[in-house]
Amino acid sequence: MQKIDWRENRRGTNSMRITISTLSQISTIFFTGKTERKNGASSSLLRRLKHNSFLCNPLNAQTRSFTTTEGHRPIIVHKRSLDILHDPWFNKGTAFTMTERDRLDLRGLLPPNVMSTEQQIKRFMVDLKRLQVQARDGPSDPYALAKWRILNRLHDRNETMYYKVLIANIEEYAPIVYTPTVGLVCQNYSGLFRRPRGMYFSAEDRGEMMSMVYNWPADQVDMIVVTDGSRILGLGDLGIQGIGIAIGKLDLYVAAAGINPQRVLPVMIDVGTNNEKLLKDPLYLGLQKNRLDGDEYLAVIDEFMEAVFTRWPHVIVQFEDFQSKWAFKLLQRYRNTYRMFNDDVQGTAGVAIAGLLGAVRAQGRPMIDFPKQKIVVAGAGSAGIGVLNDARKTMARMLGNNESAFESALRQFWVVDANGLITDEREYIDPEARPFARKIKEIHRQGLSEAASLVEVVKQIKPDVLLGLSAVGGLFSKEVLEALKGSTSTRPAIFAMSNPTKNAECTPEEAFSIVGDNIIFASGSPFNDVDLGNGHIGHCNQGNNMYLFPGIGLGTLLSGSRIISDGMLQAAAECLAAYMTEEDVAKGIIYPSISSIRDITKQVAAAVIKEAIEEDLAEGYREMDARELQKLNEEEIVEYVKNNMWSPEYPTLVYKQD
Ligand SMILES: NC(=O)C1=CN([C@@H]2O[C@H](COP(=O)(O)OP(=O)(O)OC[C@H]3O[C@@H](n4cnc5c(N)ncnc54)[C@H](O)[C@@H]3O)[C@@H](O)[C@H]2O)C=CC1
Ligand SMILES: CC(=O)C(=O)O
Ligand SMILES: [Mg+2]
Repeated sequence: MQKIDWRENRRGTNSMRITISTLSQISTIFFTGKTERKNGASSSLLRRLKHNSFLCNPLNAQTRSFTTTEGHRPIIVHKRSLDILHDPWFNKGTAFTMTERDRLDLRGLLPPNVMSTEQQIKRFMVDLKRLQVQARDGPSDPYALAKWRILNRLHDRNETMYYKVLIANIEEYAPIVYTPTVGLVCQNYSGLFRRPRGMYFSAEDRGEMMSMVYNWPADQVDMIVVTDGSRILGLGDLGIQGIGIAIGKLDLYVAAAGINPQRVLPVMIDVGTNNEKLLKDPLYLGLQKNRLDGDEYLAVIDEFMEAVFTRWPHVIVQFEDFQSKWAFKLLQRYRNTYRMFNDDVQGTAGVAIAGLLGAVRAQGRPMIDFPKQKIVVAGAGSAGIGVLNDARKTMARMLGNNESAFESALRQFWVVDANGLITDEREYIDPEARPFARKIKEIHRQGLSEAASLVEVVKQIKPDVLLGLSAVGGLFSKEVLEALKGSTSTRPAIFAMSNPTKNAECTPEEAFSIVGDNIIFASGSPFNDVDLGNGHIGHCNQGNNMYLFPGIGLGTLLSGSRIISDGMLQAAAECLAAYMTEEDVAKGIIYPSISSIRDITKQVAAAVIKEAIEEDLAEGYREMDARELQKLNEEEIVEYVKNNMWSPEYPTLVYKQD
């Protein structure tokens, strides 16, 4: 039996640190039941430890830890020495205390000066900020990439510090780890690749995936973001290089939703690529053959799903950036069997609905007026159709939720794709887009015809909303924006949602300067607000699914729901819409600032859990079983979410032999 020396160190009101020294092996720790002070440990500390049943069972020692307060969980590790320094999950670099250096055989492997986290971050930021002045002035890809490299290197060596930097500066660095820079990273991935991150399953791995999943070191995985690289942002088929988008999305899961970084897994499914450049590139890291299709393709994805759900039955899988052709099919195929969702179809739809409702409020009208909005959508891919389906359902619900409401809602949309306005006269229409094809007679009455151009449609329809998910930069040209000046709305809304920045259908400067100061503007990638003069600001909202997917994932995880229902997704969207105050929307602010993403994600997760409980889908999570969940009121659900969000604090590490 080992002797343990407890020391309590209070920092602030709710933080407590326990140092365990002279400890080389722990198998079991038990309490005698005495509550008097022991070697410096107060009776309250002992009570809390008992309450949290600190029990290191050799069978589950790797994942089992005890919680004294949020963020201070001593962790049992099975490594020492350089292995710890090379493990980004546990590494603290120069912040290892002398006691820990002794305990983990780190003495002599680090410079002697022990740094605080704050000092570490200061030192790191000096390096990062050196690129600041130049990068701020405008789009300067080399600087953005250099920043990504610096951040990525930190990610590779010390995850806690990486997420501390990211969370504290989310507004500044989300555009680096996420859109737009992540697009550039994916385009250049072969050159940027240093250390692998995540897992790669290829068409060559058929029959092996069930065993391959055990190569991942974590016994618990909560979130997987998977892509097949076929449509990365609006950049097309980037093959294996698309892994960058899965990594970027998971960065937001950690930073915004507080998912423990040890329990996230980015996945690339390499079924080949149809990108000619990559097929010929000698440096390309993926399979250099054309994409699998049909049943062969499905067999690979099926095998992957079966493998990950066999090893981690409670995992949630987010499908990301699959070409539309597969996005809908895979969603239908898996959504009633697995805990999965498609972010581009479902996450984007929720964010767009929240923004569209915000735009109605910004006109000084009640949300219930939404079914009166005339909406022109440019782009009928996974994102555009996802938004259209959701907007139609939302209108139908407001109109009475019956069949005729569902039908009449269709009259509010005009959909333009690469071939122009979609009508029922068109020879081939994608089945997903078919319901939105306008009747040709009706369209003729509106002065339009099959394949009418976007500018003609805008001129004739005078829409309240012009929404772009086309991946065509500049599609909302001067002509189109001039036409929108004829809108019958008191406050026309422009959603230029395509990513990355260069694919935005227009910039906020173009929109405000051409259409007028009174518009509502949102873009998928971040732009600066526009100075309208006379002290007025044209607000540029970021209409991006990042406001919803982290909360959808976290809420699903903590509810323990086996599927992600339409109701849960709707609750997420409604929560986002309700987050904005009347004052905000009056100013044209329809989405929250990204700096509050952790708070909005917490609220969204709580809304998802509440809905899962109401739909009787919530099976619970860890000690919070279904019955306990049902007893929680709204505030308690929010508290429950908050208490389960990981924060980047260095835990105390305790070594135990395997
Ligand atoms: N802001 C956000 O949160 C999100 C933005 N997106 C962005 O949406 C864009 C589209 O994504 P997907 O729908 O998956 O792509 P997709 O490739 O499936 O669809 C693109 C659609 O745009 C249409 N299109 C092409 N040229 C056009 C033109 N000149 N005029 C009108 N339509 C045209 C195509 O016919 C197709 O229907 C991408 O740039 C992506 O980054 C996607 C998901 C979320
Ligand atoms: C934001 C996102 O998911 C996309 O552009 O695909
Ligand atoms: Mg996407």
